[in-house]
Amino acid sequence: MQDLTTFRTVLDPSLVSFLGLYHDTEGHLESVINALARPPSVTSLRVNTLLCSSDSLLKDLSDVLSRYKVERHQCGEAIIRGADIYAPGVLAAVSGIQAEDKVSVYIDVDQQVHKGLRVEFEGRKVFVGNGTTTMSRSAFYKSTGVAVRMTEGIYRSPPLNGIFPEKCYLQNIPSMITAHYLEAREGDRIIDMCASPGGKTSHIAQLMRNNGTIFSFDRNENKVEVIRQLCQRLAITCVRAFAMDSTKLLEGEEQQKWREEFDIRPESFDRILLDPPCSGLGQRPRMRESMNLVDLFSYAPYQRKLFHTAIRLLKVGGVLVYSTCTLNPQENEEVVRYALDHFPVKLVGGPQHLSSLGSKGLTWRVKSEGEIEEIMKSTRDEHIPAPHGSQKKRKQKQVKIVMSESLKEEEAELVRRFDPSKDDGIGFFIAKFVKIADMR
Ligand SMILES: C[S@@+](CC[C@H](N)C(=O)[O-])C[C@H]1O[C@@H](n2cnc3c(N)ncnc32)[C@H](O)[C@@H]1O
Repeated sequence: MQDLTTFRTVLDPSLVSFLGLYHDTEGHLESVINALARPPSVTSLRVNTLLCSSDSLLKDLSDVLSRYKVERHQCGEAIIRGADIYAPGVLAAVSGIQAEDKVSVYIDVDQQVHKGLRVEFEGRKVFVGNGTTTMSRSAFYKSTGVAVRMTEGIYRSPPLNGIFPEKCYLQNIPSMITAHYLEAREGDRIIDMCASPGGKTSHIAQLMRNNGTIFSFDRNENKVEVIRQLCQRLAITCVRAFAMDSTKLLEGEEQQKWREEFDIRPESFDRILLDPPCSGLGQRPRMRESMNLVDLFSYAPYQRKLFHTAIRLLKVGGVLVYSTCTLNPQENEEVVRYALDHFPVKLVGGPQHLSSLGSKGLTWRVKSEGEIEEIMKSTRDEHIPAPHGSQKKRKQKQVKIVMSESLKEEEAELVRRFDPSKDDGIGFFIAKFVKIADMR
């Protein structure tokens, strides 16, 4: 049986070196990387307060999930633990396993294992816990029932997708906090710039009691259909979802009629949420991350572009909330720095009752050019693996590392950073701005 503390997320070494530039404290980055390999110890559900109360949902959940621990917390989320491994999910097991044997369970991170393998798998694998088998090896491939009852698992949450689909929504806590940061009021006109699958859009709709208008955009029609279906399921009627490239909301003659019909004008929205595509480095559990520096560096320019359109659409005095689920300071504090330096905005804190959640943003010492040069050297001329299924090897592009200035101490106090190694949740970042002048 393996020790539960021995696994960690596998990251490209150049990524580790780059993130290390921002993490001064000895061992901090290491503990973040370790935390990423484990799921948070709580699973949270958001109650759909348009259709039920948290007390009634809690009662329903307690009845259905009687073998799990279900708790009410201040925002009404349910906390649930426990889960076993079903036979169809077992890909390989060494010969001779019988019922009631003690086993260690691994994930095949590169999806290379052949189903039915009888010897120990030699490829890359990540340990996820220990358990006891309920059947012999031969039954694994015939049964649909529980094959391994986990005794020391990190995956101890039951599958919650689809449970009371109208009454609740599976969502992590920092995402729930993001919608609260917007402090939407009934009657507001709001834009969610990057909205699919609709988790935050639907939460904002709940918080404004389904009264007002939320324009929810995403890039393609399929993704937008997901938002519409979610809203329908949760009985939300104040959302207008459209397939749009949000960087172009204010561009193009051909969209002029649409803009007029829905009154999409600069300086006209009360609240805007910008939850853009990001490198997702805060998501957990994450066994392996194949991204390299070139991939990592591609996000921030796009986020800044989206920010530009968002801020033009916001009215003076309006609120813009920016959020990501990544640890990368380039996509977090540096986007905030960019916004403060280029647009008429000021940073403000979130609602008082949430101010103790998360911690302040990073302020970092810009390292010497020599240290930065070292990291660049290690990524140059390096060949990186081909994307899955492709025969070709991609040549690593040269990467230019530019560390922009960090936030001032008082600015860092206003943004919220959720650290997987401290907060027992996903890595996340939230900043809230108020627009202070017209941009026309
Ligand atoms: C982080 S996800 C949004 C999650 C969503 N806010 C939620 O809480 O459910 C980012 C989304 O941005 C969308 N996206 C990317 N580029 C976009 C663009 N130019 N315009 C609109 N949506 C875009 C992606 O398709 C993706 O669904």
